[in-house]
Amino acid sequence: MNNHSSPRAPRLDRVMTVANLASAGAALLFASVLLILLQFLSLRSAMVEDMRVQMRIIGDNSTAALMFHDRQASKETLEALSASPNVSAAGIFTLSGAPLASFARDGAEPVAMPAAWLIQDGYRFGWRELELAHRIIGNDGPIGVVAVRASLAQLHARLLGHAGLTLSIALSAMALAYLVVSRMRRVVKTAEAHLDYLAHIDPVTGLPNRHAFNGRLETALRSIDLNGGSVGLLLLDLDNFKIVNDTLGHQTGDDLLKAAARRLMEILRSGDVICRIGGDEFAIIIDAMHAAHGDAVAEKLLNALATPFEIDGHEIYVSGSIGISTYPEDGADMAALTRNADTAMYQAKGKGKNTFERFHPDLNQRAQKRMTLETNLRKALDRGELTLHYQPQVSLRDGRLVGLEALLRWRHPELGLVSPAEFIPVAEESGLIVPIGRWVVHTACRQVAAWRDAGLGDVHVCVNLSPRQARDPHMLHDTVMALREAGMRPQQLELEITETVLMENVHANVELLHRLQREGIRLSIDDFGTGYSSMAYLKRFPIDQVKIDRTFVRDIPGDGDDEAITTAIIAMAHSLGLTVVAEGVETEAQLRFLREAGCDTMQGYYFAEPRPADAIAVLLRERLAERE
Ligand SMILES: Nc1nc2c(ncn2[C@@H]2O[C@@H]3COP(=O)(O)O[C@H]4[C@@H](O)[C@H](n5cnc6c(=O)[nH]c(N)nc65)O[C@@H]4COP(=O)(O)O[C@H]3[C@H]2O)c(=O)[nH]1
Repeated sequence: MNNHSSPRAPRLDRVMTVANLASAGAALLFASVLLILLQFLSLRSAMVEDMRVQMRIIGDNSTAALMFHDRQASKETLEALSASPNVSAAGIFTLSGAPLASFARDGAEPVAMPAAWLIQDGYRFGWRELELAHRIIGNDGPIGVVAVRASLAQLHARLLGHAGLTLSIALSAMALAYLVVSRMRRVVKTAEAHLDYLAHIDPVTGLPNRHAFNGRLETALRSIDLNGGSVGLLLLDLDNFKIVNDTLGHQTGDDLLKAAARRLMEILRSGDVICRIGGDEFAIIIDAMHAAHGDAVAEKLLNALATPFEIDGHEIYVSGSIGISTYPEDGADMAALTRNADTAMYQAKGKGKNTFERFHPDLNQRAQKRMTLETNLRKALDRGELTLHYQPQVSLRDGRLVGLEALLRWRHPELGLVSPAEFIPVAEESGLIVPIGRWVVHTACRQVAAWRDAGLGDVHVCVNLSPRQARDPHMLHDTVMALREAGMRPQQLELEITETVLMENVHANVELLHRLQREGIRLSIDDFGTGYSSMAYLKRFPIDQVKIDRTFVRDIPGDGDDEAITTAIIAMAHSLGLTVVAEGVETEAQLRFLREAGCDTMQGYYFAEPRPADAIAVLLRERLAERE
């Protein structure tokens, strides 16, 4: 199984670091050169200034010697310059250019009378030497010239020293900067790697997350576009994971996910990729070679989950529902491929979970049909296409009508009568069930009030509550308002919640049911035996009644298992102080069996199918007559 990240393009940060260091180095070099130049200029002017001072002193001291052509005195004055190590030669000349005295260090050429321009400018720099000239002024004006030639060797040596120092400081600064930048880069790289990990890896399972999945799938599809072949996408959703999370806590939920991910990873091949793309959803990309074997892989994945998980001392059973789509056959791009695998996965869930489904275009047609239903359902309430039918519930002790279940009916002008089994799931998924459910409660309550006002007596009505309605924060208030408006006792209303809905969010539902119970509304569990079926859980909910699902009633008497289950449910419910209704009773034999098993109430075609309100009025009138 391949879960490593793909090789990345040359990292921008490396290029940036080199660029930063190079520009810092260039700036430092430029500054150093500038500094050396300044040093050179300042050394030069200091040298000129120093020599000029000395020449002025020589000149001042030589005035008398020049006037009296005293060569000896001039020579002695001149020799004072020998103390200056830069001076290689010097001379004193009369204005006519005749030398009066001269001085030259060993091997140095004596100076000649300077040219007029040099006397004018005062000095001239050569490569190795500095030549200077200074006019000697007597009482009546210039009387002679001092000329000096100074070596620049010492200036150059000092400059070299300065330059060396400046450059070594610059180089040390660069080295320090390099060290700091390298260290920073290492820190940034570690932080980057961590961020990268967080951005691509799911922290619970250690698998690539949805973000990484998109990248992997895109790469896989691109490779198919270039090289041909096919790629398989499997979306796996853990069935009932939410129940584990809600009942055993999030830590156990996380541990379960981790263990499930490990098992799934173990059975996949090295070229396959598995990612966790949602709470309890995994995506598996099967490489081109194995795409055709998607079904086999799906079976292997389901088998891997079949053995119960041992977590924190709990034995947990989970199954999976898998949808498969193949590229390029089932979708031209990533979005279509994923959407179709998702459609197939929902189909697998609808088929009863723990199974897989391959995508086929029919599924899309079904999705299309669903869309049409949804569009029409949105208008159904306003157009008055919804009505309620009521199915009587009868006491098994004396055969008297004890209540009615309100059941929705939708008659569409073109689609005809649409079964609730078909449109309720659509209403649920689209959220339309919230306004529709509100309408059902209000209509049922108003109908009960209408029967009462017509003198047909008080009646007890049951209304179905869907998962979405249970989560609606206004549901309780709406229901209480409906009861008040109708002037009904809260005990006349019973809300039916399926086991599956209850288990979907145990904590929130326990709270909701307690609040409903505090209002006096009765509660019953619908379709009991088809979901989590645990009496232990039942104890946690403040319910009044259990409704045995009609699938158990269907084959009794005769089917030993169903007989045993039905009898056990009735006995256990009674032991918890709950009454029991059996639904779907169609025959005399079923009725007899249920009565003997101690069941309290029955509902089914044997007594009456769901009927419109006016047909129910007839039954209520008969009930009144029987009483009298
Ligand atoms: N085979 C057989 N079936 C019988 C018999 N007696 C009654 N039934 C049918 O069993 C279903 C009982 O309703 P349910 O289990 O709550 O199941 C209901 C309920 O889950 C949902 N539903 C119906 N009305 C509403 C509603 O107002 N709100 C919500 N949330 N769901 C509703 O739609 C489901 C189907 O409703 P219906 O088609 O009316 O189907 C009804 C009823 O017509 C019988 O003897 N044999």
